Amino acid sequence: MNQTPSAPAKIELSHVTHLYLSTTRAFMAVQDINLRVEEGEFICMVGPSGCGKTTLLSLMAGLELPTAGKVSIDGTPVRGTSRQVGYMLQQDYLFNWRSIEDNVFLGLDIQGIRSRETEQYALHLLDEMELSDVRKASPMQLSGGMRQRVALVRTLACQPDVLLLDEPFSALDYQTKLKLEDLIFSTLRRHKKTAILVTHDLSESIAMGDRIYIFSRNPGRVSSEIAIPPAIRDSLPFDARNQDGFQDLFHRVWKEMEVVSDAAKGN
Ligand SMILES: Nc1ncnc2c1ncn2[C@@H]1O[C@H](COP(=O)(O)OP(=O)(O)OP(=O)(O)O)[C@@H](O)[C@H]1O
Repeated sequence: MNQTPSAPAKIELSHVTHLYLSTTRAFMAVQDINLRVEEGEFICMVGPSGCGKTTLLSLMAGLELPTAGKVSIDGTPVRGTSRQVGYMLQQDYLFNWRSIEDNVFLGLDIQGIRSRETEQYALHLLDEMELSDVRKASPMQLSGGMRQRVALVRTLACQPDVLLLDEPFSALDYQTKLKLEDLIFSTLRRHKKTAILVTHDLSESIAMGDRIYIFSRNPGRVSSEIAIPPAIRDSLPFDARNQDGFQDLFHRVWKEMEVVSDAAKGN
């Protein structure tokens, strides 16, 4: 967020359209998407199912290349996956036959960056995420919330600048989810990461984001963009929900979601 407007954005999508091609059809998942994310920003993406949120994360991660338009990170076009971008999914993909720390070190092995120094950093992150006591345990012995924290440590251990989070809290019970939102929010702020969170939980998007992009579908397009005021933005997500203006914002996002959902049904 310390960039001048002329500096390249951390992430920029410029006129991005993406078609999925099969032998029988071409399906336009997203069309003419323009968005700009500054360094250190926490952006939330919401919209009806199928509006292309995961497609956009895949494009930012370099897992897909856009059919048209440009995806750039730090002004450089994304041409494939890179260590600079970490991607965390709803499912934690931990291996039950490896200990917690070995699951975390596996990320370093895959990236080819395992060293004494990177291992120490990973252990430090486990400590920050209150997981030091279980580092020798199996993932089978951990709760869903603990497993998601391990998955985040595994992602952060590779020291990406950009974190893509695809509904990481959706499989958790409500209380665990609220606690984890605070922990992840403060960890990403402390480490000055740029983050994009896809969520279906409107209250979560207001509580966690600096800005929210709302998408419509068929094909996916940016419908609106909402900036979160400082009092809410700078509070931990749990406290943000009690700030003045939170309910008004919730109603605004809710209404906009109704508009895009109705449009998608053809109402
Ligand atoms: N590999 C693929 N091949 C063909 N169509 C796809 C593929 N992946 C996604 N789609 C289609 O593209 C559209 C956008 O999908 P995407 O998963 O990006 O949406 P989403 O907003 O993340 O949905 P949800 O909120 O349900 O996770 C959907 O209509 C989906 O069916």
